[in-house]
Amino acid sequence: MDGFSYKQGVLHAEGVDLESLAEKLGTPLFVYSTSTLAAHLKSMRDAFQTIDPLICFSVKSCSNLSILKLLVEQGAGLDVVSGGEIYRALLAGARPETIVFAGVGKSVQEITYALQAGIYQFNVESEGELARIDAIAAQYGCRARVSIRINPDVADRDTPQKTATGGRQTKFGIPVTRSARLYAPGLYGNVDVVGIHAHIGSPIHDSASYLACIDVIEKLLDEVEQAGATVETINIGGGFAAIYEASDCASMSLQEMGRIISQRLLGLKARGVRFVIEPGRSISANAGVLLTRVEYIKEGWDRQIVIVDAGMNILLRPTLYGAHHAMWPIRYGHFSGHWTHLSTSSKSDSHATLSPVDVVGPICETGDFFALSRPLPILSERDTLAIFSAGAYAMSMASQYNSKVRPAEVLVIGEEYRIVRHRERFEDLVAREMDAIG
Ligand SMILES: Cc1ncc(COP(=O)(O)O)c(C=O)c1O
Ligand SMILES: N[C@H](CCC[C@H](N)C(=O)O)C(=O)O
Repeated sequence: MDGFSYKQGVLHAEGVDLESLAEKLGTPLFVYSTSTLAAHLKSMRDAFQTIDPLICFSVKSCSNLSILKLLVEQGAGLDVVSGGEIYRALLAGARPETIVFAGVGKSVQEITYALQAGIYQFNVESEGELARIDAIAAQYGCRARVSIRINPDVADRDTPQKTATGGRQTKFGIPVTRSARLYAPGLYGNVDVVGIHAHIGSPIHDSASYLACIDVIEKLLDEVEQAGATVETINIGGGFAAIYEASDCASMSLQEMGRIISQRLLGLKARGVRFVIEPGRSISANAGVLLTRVEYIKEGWDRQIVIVDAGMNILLRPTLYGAHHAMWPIRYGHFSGHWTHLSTSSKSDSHATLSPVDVVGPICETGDFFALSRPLPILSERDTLAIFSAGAYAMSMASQYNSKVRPAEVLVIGEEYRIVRHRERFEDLVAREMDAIG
């Protein structure tokens, strides 16, 4: 459960009234809940407690410095995919030996930066990358610790095609059948190949695909150990699901997933390996909402179109993946309760008050929508909507397309809040171009 509930008709983040907050700080606005972030990290730790993994929060899901700092202070390591994310991780106070670095296209500059920072491990995605890391490590007289990201050819049935990464048709990892020989001791002068990494995509709603992937990992482990190599770490990636709509509450719980996966991995723990997991959305998605105000409501040919002040530049997921995000006005009658109880409560209020609308943004793209034909209570101009589950892959994927400034981010702690990223200004849009116009 997360920290976003209605109290007498007004949505609150923990103890903060979001109607007043939106009034004060303006919209669009991201609001995150500290207690939810901390509780989700703890649930992750509890779910996997028997194997005690290093939990590396996936920075790309939510990269705000204050949020990273909060998670690092609560004991999280970080999973990064770029030099920029390493920079963020270090600023947030992460210890280098808790940082793992994935990504199919690591540049010379990024590898050099990671080596100089002394990160824990590179999750290597190609033989070319291995050779490149080896050469750079030799140049700087250091050693690199590497996990091979295998492509296990495991495709989760329910993961959307664009976010499935474990199948053979995707660009990710090294085919497992080509991986074993990379563990041969002494193959590289300055690289120690010490780990097996896999990440099969996200979101993944039950344990079956993880178990299929672990079967592949175990076979590889057997093969490389028989050939005389030592494997120190096994990293099963992230992908654990979040709640995007009430029906997701019925999916396998994180506790259950963790228990089943850990039980399967326990046998490998006895072989002396340490585990790593890389959760992103399962920690951050439900820890954030996006508040957006209705600018206009217009009658289309055959439907009502609600135009809000946030667009696909701020929350790309519906456009890019057809992703579903629950949304609801932040003031709703006298309703009290968690947002996942809303649809039921509205039916019992009066079904007739719901009417299907398209909720769209101001960006000049047909694909700029948050919901099509979505039944919502009757809205008026200047109403504010909360778009739920917007703590992951929302602000971190936001852009300035159409020269729109990116919104502010606020972190709520109990009855208090802090602005943890200021709303951009027009000057921010052009700052890197000004010197060229003289
Ligand atoms: C290598 C890797 N690890 C972890 C994650 C985190 O996935 P999720 O946010 O679904 O947990 C991703 C997804 O972006 C990833 O590519
Ligand atoms: N890179 C991730 C998927 C990111 C999807 C994210 N951008 C979203 O909005 O859902 C993965 O490999 O599983």
